[in-house]
Amino acid sequence: MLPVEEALAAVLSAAAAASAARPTAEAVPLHDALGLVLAEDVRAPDPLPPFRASIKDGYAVVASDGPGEYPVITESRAGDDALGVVVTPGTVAYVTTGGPIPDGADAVVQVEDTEQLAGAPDGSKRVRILVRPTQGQDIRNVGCDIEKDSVVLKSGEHIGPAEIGLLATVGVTTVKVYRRPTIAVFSTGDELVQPVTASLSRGQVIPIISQCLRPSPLSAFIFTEMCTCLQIRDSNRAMLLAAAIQHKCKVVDLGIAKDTEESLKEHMDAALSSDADIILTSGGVSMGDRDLVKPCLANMGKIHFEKIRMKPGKPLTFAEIVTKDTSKPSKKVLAFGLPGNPVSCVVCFNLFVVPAIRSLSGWSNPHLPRVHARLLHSLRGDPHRQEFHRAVIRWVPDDGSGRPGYVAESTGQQASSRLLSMKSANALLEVPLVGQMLEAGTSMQAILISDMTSSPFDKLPTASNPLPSHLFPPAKSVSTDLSQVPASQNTEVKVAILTVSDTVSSGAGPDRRYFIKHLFLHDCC
Ligand SMILES: Nc1nc2c(c(=O)[nH]1)N[C@H]1C(S)=C(S)[C@@H](COP(=O)(O)OP(=O)(O)OC[C@H]3O[C@@H](n4cnc5c(N)ncnc54)[C@H](O)[C@@H]3O)O[C@H]1N2
Ligand code: MOO
Repeated sequence: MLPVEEALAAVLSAAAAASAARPTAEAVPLHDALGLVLAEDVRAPDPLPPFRASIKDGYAVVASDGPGEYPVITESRAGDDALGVVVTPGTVAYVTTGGPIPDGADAVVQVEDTEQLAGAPDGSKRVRILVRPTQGQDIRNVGCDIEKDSVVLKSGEHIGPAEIGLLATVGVTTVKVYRRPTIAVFSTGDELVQPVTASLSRGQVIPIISQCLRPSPLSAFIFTEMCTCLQIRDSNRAMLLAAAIQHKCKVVDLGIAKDTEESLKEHMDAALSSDADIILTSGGVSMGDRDLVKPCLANMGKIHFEKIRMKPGKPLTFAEIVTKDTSKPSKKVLAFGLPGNPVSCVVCFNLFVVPAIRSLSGWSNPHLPRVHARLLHSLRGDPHRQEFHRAVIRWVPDDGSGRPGYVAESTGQQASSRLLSMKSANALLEVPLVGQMLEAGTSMQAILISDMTSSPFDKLPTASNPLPSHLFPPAKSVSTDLSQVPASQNTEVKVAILTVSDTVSSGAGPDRRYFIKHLFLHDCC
């Protein structure tokens, strides 16, 4: 059995070789770029702000004039409002935040430091300046936020909402990004049926004899009944497709293969002709006589490993297939024979497939992030295989050490068939190979597998739901107002985004709706 680190190193080295042999970049519209990796440097074609702009609502003045009463010779709100007007000594101009500073002015005095005077009969306005401004006060000079021709984003950088905003600011609407891998997925198993199957076939009832787990002299054997043709709804495929989409991959759904050489080969060929970069199968990689995925992969390519010293996920198989279709350039396809047990399947996806996806998608560091977390309860460490214990971790004001930190709570019974143990899990605890109990409060590494905002346990302690007292003395102060916490995290929120700006509507300033929109998309509105 291969240690986990060696298996991951083999996957990453094959992924690097596969990346080198495929086209790396593609162009996508700005609104599709969120979560991808930039494949070219992006420069600003013009400075920001493109004109001297006011930081405050107030009056553009000649600083050396000082306090006193002045005529307001123009009003500069947006665009070309005050174009051609020069503020000469002894005059001022009304300006709004972001509005251009008329030529001649070298400071802005905010309205709070002025007094509006009664207007003259001819409609002209006057204002009293109450303070002595310093030169340059409350003015953003041309290019002070972004210099013309400067590189605002570098190739290799991840595109989040702020980067989307920057791209919009510099006028990039088609973005060159690292190509997202295509992932073909199929399940294997004669017992599998589509999730839409309403009632599972129970077949014929037959008597069988099975040996007791703990035989006593009186009950060495028990008689029981079992149904033939038992069916299972295929959960792995839906789960893997969803996970691949979450990691920004294109997906190809190839259904369910039977446990026969022919069916497996047929599905594998379909995956290769779908132009997949990665093939994911689940099931059929263990030791049973119908576990035919490994021989199928061995016939089609090169197996790198087929057993890992980990729990769950021991029989994970990883192979590389070089395509042979003479009508297309040949390419290296990564093939993962994931174990059929649903938890083993998704744990292996996180630990091995996600880094491979990241490597193919241009991430310079494809590894999953880790933090340290303290156990909220005791846990037994496996003596033989590195265990990845599903857990919910959260940040608390005192993790038991007297300082803020992460604490970890198990998702319960950890059978690799029990997908409920994966529900809500945001971390995999790397339980040390000790073969004995690890006490509550023990600190260990936790691999983060999702964000930490959606946990049902992620609520503040209350009188009826206190944090365990042995770990947590009463928190000194908790500033969040519970009445402000939304009742349900699942409520769909519709958000309307409207830019209100004369500068933007006149075309003189960048519209940052994209940036705001992507902030909300992040939170699934
Ligand atoms: N003699 C040995 N037997 C087993 C070993 C071993 O080392 N020696 N390893 C065990 C471990 S660990 C695992 S994990 C499983 C993996 O088995 P397979 O990958 O061959 O998976 P299957 O046998 O096809 O299925 C296992 C289990 O999962 C259910 N399953 C399969 N596919 C799906 C699906 N798409 N959706 C939902 N459920 C699925 C299947 O019905 C089985 O119950 O092997 C152990 N055995
Ligand atoms: O690896 Mo298996 O996943 O231990 O059940």
